[in-house]
Amino acid sequence: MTAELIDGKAFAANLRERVGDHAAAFAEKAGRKAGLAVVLVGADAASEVYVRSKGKATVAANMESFEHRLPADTAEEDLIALVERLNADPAVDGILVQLPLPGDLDEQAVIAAIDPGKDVDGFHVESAGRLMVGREGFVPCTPLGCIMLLKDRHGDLSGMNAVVIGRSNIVGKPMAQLLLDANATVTIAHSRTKDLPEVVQRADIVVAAVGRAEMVKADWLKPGATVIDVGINRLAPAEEGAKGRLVGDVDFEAAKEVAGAITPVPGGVGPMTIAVLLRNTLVAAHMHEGLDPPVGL
Ligand SMILES: Nc1nc2c(c(=O)[nH]1)N[C@@H](CN(C=O)c1ccc(C(=O)N[C@@H](CCC(=O)O)C(=O)O)cc1)CN2
Repeated sequence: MTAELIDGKAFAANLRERVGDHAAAFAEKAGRKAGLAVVLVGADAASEVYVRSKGKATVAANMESFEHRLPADTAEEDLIALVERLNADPAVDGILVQLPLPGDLDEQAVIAAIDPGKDVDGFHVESAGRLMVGREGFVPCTPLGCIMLLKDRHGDLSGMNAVVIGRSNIVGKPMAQLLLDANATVTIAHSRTKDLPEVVQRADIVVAAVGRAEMVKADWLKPGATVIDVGINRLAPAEEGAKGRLVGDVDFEAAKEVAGAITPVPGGVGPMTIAVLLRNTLVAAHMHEGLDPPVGL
């Protein structure tokens, strides 16, 4: 069988358009645009691309983009001082510090400085805690994007067996919680999991978020399973000067012959991250103006 492709790129484009419409309505009502501040420290090439894409997508969605670029040798206290200025700025609804941070900068300390009401990345411990206990709060963009794709495909995830491979704070753990909230039966697998292929074999839903190129093999999958590939790994280029091919954590070519549905890389989960970020920023803006958040986003 050949799996159905889950087109995250198209889903994300549609979400961005709907956010843009709601953002235009917000600007009318509030007399200002919603604003997103993105902080980039250093010059990591991939981060540069993501930050540029976020800025463009924000403006295209009728919101204000504020970009702050700092040198790689920025002191932690200076970075935190910038975050605090953004916390106090009424034009800024969402604050995002692009990760990874260079050098010895302590990501947790920097994220902790963000006002939880502007934590549109959902990385603050308060946001993590709120997700864990089922209270309203910002949910990290990538896992929220994944659950949107899963609900779009399956509707009800109740009773499905889901395996999340990877236990990071920004993808694996929140992903598992979202699946649990959707009444799936959830297993979190990781580097110490014994007999990973056997664990994956039981899953109706597999979310791969390990950061290892093509690690999940086709013969691990239950036929018909839905596979969400969060990995973005660049293979070494075949020739000098060329760009290496981008692959996920799943051996896509073989897996698509076994799975029922699968996200490609690129064009699957990745584009959802920025679309959900815009959605979270617009929700934050509504909260800051005392308005009800838009329905159905
Ligand atoms: N503060 C944050 N830092 C990082 C996050 C995040 O959500 N918040 N996530 C990633 C990077 N990221 C956004 O920041 C991101 C990654 C990938 C994509 C994407 O659309 N990928 C494309 C492929 C792009 C390419 O060709 O390289 C795809 O999968 O189709 C968007 C955003 C780490 N840091």
